[in-house]
Amino acid sequence: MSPVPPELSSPAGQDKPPSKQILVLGLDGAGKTSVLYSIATNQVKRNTVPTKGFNAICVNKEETKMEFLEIGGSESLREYWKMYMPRVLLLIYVVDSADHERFPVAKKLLHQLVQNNSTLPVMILANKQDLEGAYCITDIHDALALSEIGDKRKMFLIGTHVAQDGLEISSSLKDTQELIAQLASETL
Ligand SMILES: Nc1nc2c(ncn2[C@@H]2O[C@H](COP(=O)(O)OP(=O)(O)OP(=O)(O)O)[C@@H](O)[C@H]2O)c(=O)[nH]1
Ligand SMILES: [Mg+2]
Repeated sequence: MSPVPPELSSPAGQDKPPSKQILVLGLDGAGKTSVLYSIATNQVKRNTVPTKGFNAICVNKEETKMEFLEIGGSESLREYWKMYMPRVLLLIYVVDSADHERFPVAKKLLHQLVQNNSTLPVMILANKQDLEGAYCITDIHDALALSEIGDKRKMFLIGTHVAQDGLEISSSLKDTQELIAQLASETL
């Protein structure tokens, strides 16, 4: 794996600024790849393989071109997250709603990511709402201390789940898809 995808290593002489992206971050196993697949294809396929580097997907919806970039959430890849923050248009932060133990680390990393950008829109997906032990939205709001993240930015907290393979895309992910397209068209 090359740790740096091509967009960050523009060849000499090409000064075109890299395009802004929708970053999809969150701890390993939160469901980033699975969510992204549903949003991009309107089909459901729960992912089975951890992302070992980057996962870039381009989605065209009506007039809006959206470039999603997932960076894997394993510890060794988290150091790359901040490299992509300067040109991010929207941060989508995915958490596993049933992973109670790792909420403190998920919170810490989220706060670090947004601390220097008080107006960046943030969308938090409280994923795996289908699991029995899933925290509800209010608990997740508290566990991630979202009230401390700032009141100047647009912030969304949405409960989602990726349906099982072969089923229809969940309504929560449909709504998420619409909202992302709307935000991207407003912000671009
Ligand atoms: N029950 C349930 N399982 C899910 C859901 N979303 C994803 N999964 C499962 O959770 C595991 C991790 O999903 P991924 O999409 O690979 O997670 P990721 O955030 O991309 O993980 P990394 O790439 O390692 O950072 C897989 O076994 C998925 O099938 C969900 O909403 N509910
Ligand atoms: Mg992944």
